[in-house]
Amino acid sequence: MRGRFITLEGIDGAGKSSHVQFIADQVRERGVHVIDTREPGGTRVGEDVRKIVLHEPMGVRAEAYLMFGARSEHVTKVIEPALAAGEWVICDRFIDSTYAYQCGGHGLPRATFDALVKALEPAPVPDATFLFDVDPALAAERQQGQQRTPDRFEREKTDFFRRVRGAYLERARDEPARIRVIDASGSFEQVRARLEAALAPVLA
Ligand SMILES: Nc1ncnc2c1ncn2[C@@H]1O[C@H](COP(=O)(O)OP(=O)(O)O)[C@@H](O)[C@H]1O
Ligand SMILES: Cc1cn([C@H]2C[C@H](O)[C@@H](COP(=O)(O)OP(=O)(O)O)O2)c(=O)[nH]c1=O
Repeated sequence: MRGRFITLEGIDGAGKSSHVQFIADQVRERGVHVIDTREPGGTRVGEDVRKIVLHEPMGVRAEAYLMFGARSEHVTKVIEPALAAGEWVICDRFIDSTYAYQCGGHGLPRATFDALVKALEPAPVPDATFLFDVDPALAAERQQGQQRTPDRFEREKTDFFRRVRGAYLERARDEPARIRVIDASGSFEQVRARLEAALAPVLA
């Protein structure tokens, strides 16, 4: 029986990474093997690409090609083999991030994005995507606490994240069966409770 593919999405600081392990544990509790991974990254090549694309200045096309290059390795070497073996995959960011950040944020033409998605085929489509939706100002506040130097994207201004958020919500309107919007404002506990409620039917 093929495994299920769950992705987490949202602007930087939405709080999504804080829930990856929780989701993986919920799946494990049902006796299912699960791996958690992330993009850009997930493989040696992907993690090397991550260092470049998060820190080197470049044009939006190069950004998009690098994200899809890393993704190609990730899908063929990690995600698809795990799903085929019946394991579930929890992935922190996937193709929706490219639409939101490169198209919504940096103006990549939609036709270029669609061509990259096509070139990646056959790629697994997530069975469920949890979009952690939050106001960019609140997300920026949450990032304040973080010690490490912000990457190229985290240094963007609020209007960039407004565009990214808008693109995510557009995706969610286009694919309501796949993308569950989680209101990520409020306390950690409140967000966790909303996630649990949205997760229940996916784990059933
Ligand atoms: N609901 C919340 N309220 C306040 N701070 C939060 C909340 N959720 C996460 N955080 C904190 O915000 C920061 C960003 O969280 P993280 O999960 O890394 O976000 P993302 O992966 O979406 O960028 C972390 O310091 C985390 O502890
Ligand atoms: C997967 C992906 C990520 N990104 C961006 C979103 C994030 O700002 C960054 C990945 O960082 P992120 O996943 O937020 O990791 P961390 O929480 O450790 O910073 O890359 C894209 O622009 N396009 C993509 O296709």
